[in-house]
Amino acid sequence: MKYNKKHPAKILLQDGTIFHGVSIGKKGTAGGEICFNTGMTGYQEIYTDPSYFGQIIVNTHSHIGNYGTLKKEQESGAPKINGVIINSFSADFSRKQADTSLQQYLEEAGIVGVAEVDTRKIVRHIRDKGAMNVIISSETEDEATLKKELEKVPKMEGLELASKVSTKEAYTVGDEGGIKIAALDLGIKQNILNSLVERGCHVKVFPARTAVDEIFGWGADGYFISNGPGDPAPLDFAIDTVKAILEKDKPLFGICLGHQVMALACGVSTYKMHHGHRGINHPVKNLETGKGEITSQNHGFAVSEESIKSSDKVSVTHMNLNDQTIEGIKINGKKAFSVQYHPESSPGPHDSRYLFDNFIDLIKNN
Ligand SMILES: NC(=O)CC[C@H](N)C(=O)O
Repeated sequence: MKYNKKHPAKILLQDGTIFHGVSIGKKGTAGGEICFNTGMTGYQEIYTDPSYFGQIIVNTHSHIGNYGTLKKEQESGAPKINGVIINSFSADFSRKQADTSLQQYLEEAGIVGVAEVDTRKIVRHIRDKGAMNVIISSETEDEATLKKELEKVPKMEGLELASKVSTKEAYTVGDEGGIKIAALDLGIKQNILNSLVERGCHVKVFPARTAVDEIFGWGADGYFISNGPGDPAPLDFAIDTVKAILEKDKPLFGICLGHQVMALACGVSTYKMHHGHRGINHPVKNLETGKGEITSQNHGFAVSEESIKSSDKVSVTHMNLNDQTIEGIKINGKKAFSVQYHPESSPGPHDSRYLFDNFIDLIKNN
């Protein structure tokens, strides 16, 4: 279980660039789309967010692991990432409440990692060249072998991953008698459920491919479409569910992947971003109130500005102040709205939690 600083590890990017580091977590080989998160805290929440399924995370904060891990800070049952790249890794932790070290946690979860990497250089590289696949290994340094493994990693564009992380069986949270929310699980984060339950909701979480009639059969007061991994475009089953909910004109709220699916259901397209938004300090403007929010974000796809301009079904409600991309929409004439960012945060600031209150108000006024 001891952290062996001496064991070398290698990183091979799709464009042939190589970085060297040392092995952390499990010894092995792992591939996925490389992406970076700029949050200074919240590594455990990031690793367990199902939206990162199939990706290799670079934590840009230089020091990771120093506060260990704590079971109750999981956003799902276990880490969902394929691997991790870190600068200065701490196998020791100083938080009294922590259950275990990050080294033990990653090892037990079977997550391969590389530390002592110049993460600033990697981030600049991705920022210049854009999102790409990567293979990381503490098993072999042989380039031909790594290249072969890298070729097996699927391209993120067009990839349907939501059904892979969705619950197999429907389940409920919150007290019976509360506001009934039917949530379509495309990779839902625990703090979304907590945010609804804290507001008096009784939530039934449905597997991604549940037939819409079965969902309607539960008789919910409001509907929710969750965050999740992969490309939203191939999610026909979820797009059809949203269309049916909109037809019945029920209160509907979507977050991140759910937001993208809602846009697609209204005929607005999505696209793969250059390298995405992942961090906990992204500024967003609420165009209806004029107020700014500092938000938690994790997405590599976005709703197309061009496509929305020619739509009479959808209006933009929130805009990113860094790059003017679309951060929130409402469906014209319906009780439906969604945001690209994460109002439940975890990790991140609480500026956007009002959106859960807005959803509850929408249901109460219905
Ligand atoms: N957090 C999410 O729901 C991410 C949505 C989608 N997988 C994206 O990368 O854009």
